[in-house]
Amino acid sequence: MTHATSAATAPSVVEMADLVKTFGNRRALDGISASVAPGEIVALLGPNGAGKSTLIGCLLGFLLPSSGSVRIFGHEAGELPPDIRARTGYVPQSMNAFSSFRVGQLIDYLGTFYAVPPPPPDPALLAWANLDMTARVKGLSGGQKQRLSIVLAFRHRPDFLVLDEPVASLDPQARRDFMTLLADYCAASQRSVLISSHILSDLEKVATRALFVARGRIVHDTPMARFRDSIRWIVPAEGAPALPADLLRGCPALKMLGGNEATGAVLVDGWCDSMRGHVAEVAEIRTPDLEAAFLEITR
Ligand SMILES: Nc1ncnc2c1ncn2[C@@H]1O[C@H](COP(=O)(O)OP(=O)(O)OP(=O)(O)O)[C@@H](O)[C@H]1O
Repeated sequence: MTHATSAATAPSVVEMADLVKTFGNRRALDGISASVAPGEIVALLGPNGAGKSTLIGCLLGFLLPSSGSVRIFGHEAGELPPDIRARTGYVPQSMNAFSSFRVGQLIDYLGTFYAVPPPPPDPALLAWANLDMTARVKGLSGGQKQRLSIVLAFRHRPDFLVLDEPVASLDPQARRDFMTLLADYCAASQRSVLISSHILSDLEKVATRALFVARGRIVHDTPMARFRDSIRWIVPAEGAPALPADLLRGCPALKMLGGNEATGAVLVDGWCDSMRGHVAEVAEIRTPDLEAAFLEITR
């Protein structure tokens, strides 16, 4: 499938507006507004209990929002028509169903549920999964089940994929190769992905955007290109115990994302190298990786 319009002008694949989900008196999602554009690989990042799986449940229509809305390809997530549902794919955290099937049987069987029978699984993905088609699902290891669930989700070449911790059980080589396959899959046809994972070094390589979630809210939403260019640690220089109070006021474009009381360092967004002269005397500029920024932003 091709799209003539660019990601900047094309309609959103996903649109979430002031999404709230409560369980009893627990507010798991507390007003989430975000979108996913065609071609984006969005990393959904947050500590345990932040609300990632709840958000994914609302997206896929497993959970009914308490208020607000989620639209996928312009349709309310809980009421997707079959042709729109067929454009989405999902890799769950774990796969416990269909345990008596053999791998090949299951791939064929699930193919019969589509209105238009899907093509056979992509040979490159099958080679990556390296599964014995005659093995029973219940006899697969955790990582092999995860590989199978990825093969099944990609089977019908969906335009929008939701991956909930898809690589937690994969070995490092399989994870690395999968991330390359995922990036190629999206780049080829402007397909979109929302991927939740705690392995941030993987996401750093393929994500085009990062959504940081904490306590049911989006605490930061940034394209990865901006993350690389403009999120920096400003660390007090040797011998300078703290940054001058007016430092950030001198660079009004800077937004403070966090700080380390012990070292006096601050994490900022909006950095550009022309500011270097302003702080050179008192501070050193360091580039954080995604994990370091995550720890600070979701604290
Ligand atoms: N069915 C439920 N009933 C009650 N509370 C729930 C339910 N599902 C989730 N919660 C609560 O909602 C909050 C968000 O949970 P959620 O599973 O979405 O977090 P998460 O970010 O996916 O966490 P993890 O990284 O551990 O998978 C948590 O406080 C959790 O206890």
